[in-house]
Amino acid sequence: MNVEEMKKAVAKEALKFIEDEMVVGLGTGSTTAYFIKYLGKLIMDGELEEVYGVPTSYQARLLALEAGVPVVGLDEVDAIDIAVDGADEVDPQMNLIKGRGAALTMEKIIEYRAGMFVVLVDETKLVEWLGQKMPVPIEVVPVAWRAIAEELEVFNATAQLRMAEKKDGPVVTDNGNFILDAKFHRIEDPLDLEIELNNIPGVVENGIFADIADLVLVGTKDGVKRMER
Ligand SMILES: O=C[C@H](O)[C@H](O)[C@H](O)COP(=O)(O)O
Repeated sequence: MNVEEMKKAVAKEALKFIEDEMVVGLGTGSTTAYFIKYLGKLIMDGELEEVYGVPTSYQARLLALEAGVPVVGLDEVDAIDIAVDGADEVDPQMNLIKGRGAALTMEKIIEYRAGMFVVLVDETKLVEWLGQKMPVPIEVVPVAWRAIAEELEVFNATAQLRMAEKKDGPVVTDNGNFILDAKFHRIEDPLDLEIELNNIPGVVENGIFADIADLVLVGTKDGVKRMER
């Protein structure tokens, strides 16, 4: 199995948790894109009824509309039964780094509220400690980016303003903010760092998702494996 096949395998496995009349948080990224596509097919074929998706980004919204998943906003639902999303790193305690796609704020808002949060990754995302491979994306109010980047030096982190690829200048998030990618040496206490980063004025949200995942489906060469609490 190559990485793309692993992503498809975990996306299919996640469908087993979706039942009629569920409100489903729809994550962002290439792995969740498969899940949204497969979910739409089940809905269109009539195998799932009265299922609604709450998108975590414009990307998820567009994919859901294209696939035939009825979309509703967070402020239109009483509760989210389950959320399904990818991740950039997963440590052995199921703490995550997310936000490569700059959607971390809406992802955290929705996944924090979900009755169950299912994470979909291929085995390349597994790390011994958070920060091993990836920086922590931090969404910041635009005018504060430089002050926050300097303040992150206190945490021994080096932060870079994320630049856009098909637009001049910085990446602007779905919420109109900038992203700092902060490289930490080694994150010893993810929950503590998550809280501390959010205490910096001007930080909207950060990409550490500590203690929030209920189940991680890992695509491996030998099939889908599960990490759970
Ligand atoms: O902002 C983006 C998200 O946190 C994604 O869920 C994460 O980057 C994983 O994306 P992918 O499944 O494409 O690796």
